[in-house]
Amino acid sequence: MKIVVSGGGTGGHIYPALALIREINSKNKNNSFLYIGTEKGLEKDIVTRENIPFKSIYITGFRRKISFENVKTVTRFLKGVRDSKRMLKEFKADVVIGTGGYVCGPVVYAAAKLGIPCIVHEQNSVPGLTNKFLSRYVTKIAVCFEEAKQFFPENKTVLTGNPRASEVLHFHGKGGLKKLGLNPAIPTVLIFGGSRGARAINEAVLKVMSELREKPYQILYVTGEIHFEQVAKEIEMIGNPENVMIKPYLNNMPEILSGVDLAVTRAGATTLAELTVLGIPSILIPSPYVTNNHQEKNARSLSDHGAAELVLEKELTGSKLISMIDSIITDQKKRESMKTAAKNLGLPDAANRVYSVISEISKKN
Ligand SMILES: CC(=O)N[C@H]1[C@@H](OP(=O)(O)OP(=O)(O)OC[C@H]2O[C@@H](n3ccc(=O)[nH]c3=O)[C@H](O)[C@@H]2O)O[C@H](CO)[C@@H](O)[C@@H]1O
Repeated sequence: MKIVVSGGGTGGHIYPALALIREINSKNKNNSFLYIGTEKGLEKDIVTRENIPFKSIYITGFRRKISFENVKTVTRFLKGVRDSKRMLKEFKADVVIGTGGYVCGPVVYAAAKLGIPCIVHEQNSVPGLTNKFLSRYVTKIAVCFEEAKQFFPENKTVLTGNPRASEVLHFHGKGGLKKLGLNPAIPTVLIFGGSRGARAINEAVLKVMSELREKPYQILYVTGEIHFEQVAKEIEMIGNPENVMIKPYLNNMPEILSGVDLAVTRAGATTLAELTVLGIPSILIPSPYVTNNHQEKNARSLSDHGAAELVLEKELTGSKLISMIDSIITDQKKRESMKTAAKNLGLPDAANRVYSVISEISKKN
């Protein structure tokens, strides 16, 4: 089968796509893939590193307010559709899968117009503009939360979960932490702000950096590539506690996650799929800067079940964060109950479920 995958901008849309490609390859080696993304998103680096053929189109997102930029976006969209049609025909695509981000708009729309079976994968509990628009044209819509179904046509929508959840389950133990030079014998707290980092989380962590020195746990603190230099400068002044390891980004997140005792993070949907399937307790600080406040809704679907604790960004302070971390790490019973609650929400066979949808709609099997 010739499969085109498109998804981009941030890790939350790219990693599910890569996990799906790996799942398909593990089932049947006789497939070829083409990934269509943009030059500017994280996908170009991440996808080409995996040796997956990559092509790009130029596209920008719509602004919610009326603006002249939107006129330009329509022109870019139409050119993106023409370019995508050309790429899909050249590649002779049998099926097209969009995993989110605005790059999917022209690619999946072009597929639908060419009569190629196509799917969008919606990771969030509330869909973004692109997937809502595409839902009218696609063959199937794969969702990860029951709550997301209500936004899409019933007859096309299937609950699959996020393929990245299945992928992280392949890793076990604390080998990833050891490789980094961390101590596998003490609890590990992983702090990160989604795939791009989050200024608010960084500010809160920096405020209490020196207090962390005294703690009976270690911290793996991931700043996000674009924030790293600034954070490193500030740490130089404060001093880097021995039990805190600071990194700009982790390329081997699945290997790391399996050894983590608590995660402090944004509430991006792919991150949540990973945390639930692995049963990792979390403190979630949803980004308030996303469409329809979907991260808060994502986060509530965990915190309402006792799988996570939720702090709104406007209420986040360093001291609040540190006392929440302490209360989870030092209370074994609480940690266990959060673990179980998280695991109950995970969808471990997500990759296989998406694969079944693809097999069902593709003309060739
Ligand atoms: C600002 C924004 O629009 N964010 C959206 C974006 O977030 P974002 O890209 O941050 O997405 P997620 O938090 O869902 O996923 C991040 C992914 O990057 C990985 N990772 C992260 C840090 C790191 O150092 N290494 C690494 O590999 C995580 O393990 C995870 O697989 O897509 C998500 C999924 O549609 C949405 O829910 C988010 O609202």
